[in-house]
Amino acid sequence: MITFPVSLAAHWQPASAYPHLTQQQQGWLLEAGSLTAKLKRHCQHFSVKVLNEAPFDLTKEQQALLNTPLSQALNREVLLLCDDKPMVYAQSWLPADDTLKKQQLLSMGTRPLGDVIFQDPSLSRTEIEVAEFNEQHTIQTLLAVLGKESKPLWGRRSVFSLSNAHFLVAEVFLPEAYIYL
Ligand SMILES: C=C(O[C@@H]1C=C(C(=O)O)C=C[C@H]1O)C(=O)O
Repeated sequence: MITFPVSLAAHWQPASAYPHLTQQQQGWLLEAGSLTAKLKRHCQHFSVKVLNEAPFDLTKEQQALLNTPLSQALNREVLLLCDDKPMVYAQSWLPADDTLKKQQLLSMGTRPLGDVIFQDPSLSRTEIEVAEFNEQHTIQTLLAVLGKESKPLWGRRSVFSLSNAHFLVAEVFLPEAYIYL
């Protein structure tokens, strides 16, 4: 049984807090470009499965994290699949901002956010934060739904900015992801 949105509450830290990351882990966790594009380079067929998309009210903490006065946002949860294998669970908080509406980011469906936002030269992102999700974390309920054994998972998040619109993207690497190879 899974409840959306899946909580990604974790001890998010800069990657410098993990001095022993392998090259492979750094390569995926700290990819500054589009994760979509990186995954596409590793597989024949890339796809997005939308798990849940729902409006929600941002808490004061979430507004501060997003550096936005807006209170309404869309919570978008997807799986990114390579050759039909789930590689990444992604959760994005998209405030109901005109810039994001104009960029169609609030109605992407199965188009990956990365295919749109990285086309915009004004795009910037905050320093990527990293977290570990142990076998007791709520995210493991997603593994059960996917028929996967629980295992410790790596995640990353950052806040993107397009002009003056800010949105958070968090990604958790699922057991078959290349980061664990
Ligand atoms: C931000 C990107 O977009 C990807 C696609 C997402 C989506 O469609 O919801 C969410 C997270 C990302 O992994 C990216 O490609 O880096």
